Amino acid sequence: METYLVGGAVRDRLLGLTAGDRDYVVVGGTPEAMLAQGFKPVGRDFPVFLHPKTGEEYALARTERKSGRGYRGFVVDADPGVTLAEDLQRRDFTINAIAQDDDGVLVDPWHGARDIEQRVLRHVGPAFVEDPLRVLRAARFMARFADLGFTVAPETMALMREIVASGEMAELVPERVWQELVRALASKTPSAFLRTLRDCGALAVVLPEVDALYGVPQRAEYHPEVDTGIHIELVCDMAATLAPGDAVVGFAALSHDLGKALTPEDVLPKHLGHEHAGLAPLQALCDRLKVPYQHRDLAKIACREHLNVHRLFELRDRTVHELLQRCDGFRQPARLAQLGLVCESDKRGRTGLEDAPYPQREELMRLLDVAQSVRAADVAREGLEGPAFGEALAKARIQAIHQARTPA
Ligand SMILES: Nc1ccn([C@@H]2O[C@H](COP(=O)(O)OP(=O)(O)OP(=O)(O)O)[C@@H](O)[C@H]2O)c(=O)n1
Repeated sequence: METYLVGGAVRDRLLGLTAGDRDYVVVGGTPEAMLAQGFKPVGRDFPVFLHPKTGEEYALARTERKSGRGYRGFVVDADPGVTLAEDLQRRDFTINAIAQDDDGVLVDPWHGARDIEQRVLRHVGPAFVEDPLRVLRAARFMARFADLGFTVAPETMALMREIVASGEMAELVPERVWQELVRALASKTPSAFLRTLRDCGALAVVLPEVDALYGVPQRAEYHPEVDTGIHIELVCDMAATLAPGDAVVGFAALSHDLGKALTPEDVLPKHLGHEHAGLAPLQALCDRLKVPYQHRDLAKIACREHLNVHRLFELRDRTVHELLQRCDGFRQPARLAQLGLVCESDKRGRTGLEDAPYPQREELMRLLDVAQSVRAADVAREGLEGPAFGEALAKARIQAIHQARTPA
């Protein structure tokens, strides 16, 4: 019985990165032998076993059959007659189709190690097209490995375009699309995800609201060559820098300007009203991809309020208080902090402004702190109740905000 480490863990090792989940393939084993060693069987249909101590997955000598729309895109069959090479052949990319035995020796029939060295994302074989999710996976790997200089092999890009043209992308279940999007937004370079999807035409299918931003001009003083789509790429990358791994911030960064496609610069100067116009496409996107509440909520607030945060120093005291209330800052200060990160990413994610200071973020949290220090108990002592109490509390908080504000 031989055990091989396979898939992403081998790839990450060869890239010198910390490997995530480890998956193994056991060649020449039997279910009985696995059970005798204490492995726990999982799944009714597949011969997959969990290591008794580490909980890692061990798939018995197997083959992979057509993916259909299975959860992970492919399934395994017990088939002792199938070689490890055949297993690897069904995988998506050469860099993911490498196995490594206990002695560190690679089984690499598709030259994945060479592609890792040359930083090329290349599909393994024609089976690539069996799962349209692989288009999104390609884009996600490009986002994750962008700083290593990966490119998509031209022949792989051609297949990705074929998949998009076949219309199959539209049939992907929303949860799978969201899963890839969220992982891309939590990666170091989300812009590479968007660019790769745009290159093969998939962005218009999975994120048409974002695709619509490309070609929409920005205000000339931002940067004449940066349209709104590219601006969003820059904002997402900045968000990934300021809030690494936080896909809630990432999703709000991605979607805060959707309204700009509906309020073009040449029709309405400065995209007037885009913060409200963006709410409808945002809702459509969230409903379609079944975006979780947490991501949806911050995105909605960021869309509606980002201009107010940018203008924080010019707002009236009462408006600042209302802003804190509308963002539910009093109950959820952590979310207000995330809003500050999205707004800072928006401001700094414009070419040439990467180092621009953004004092609004700190001021926002400071004013929340000040307003929160006005204790309801102090106001209650005055014997007020109901709306009168609410008004008195708001007044006391606005007063506190007034005294604490940094002059514009
Ligand atoms: N649609 C898919 C999904 C997965 N795989 C294969 O299954 C392995 C494990 O998949 P997964 O855990 O989703 O991805 P990883 O490659 O491990 O990447 P990550 O480190 O991001 O989890 C991949 O390496 C790949 O060989 C595939 O060929 N096609």
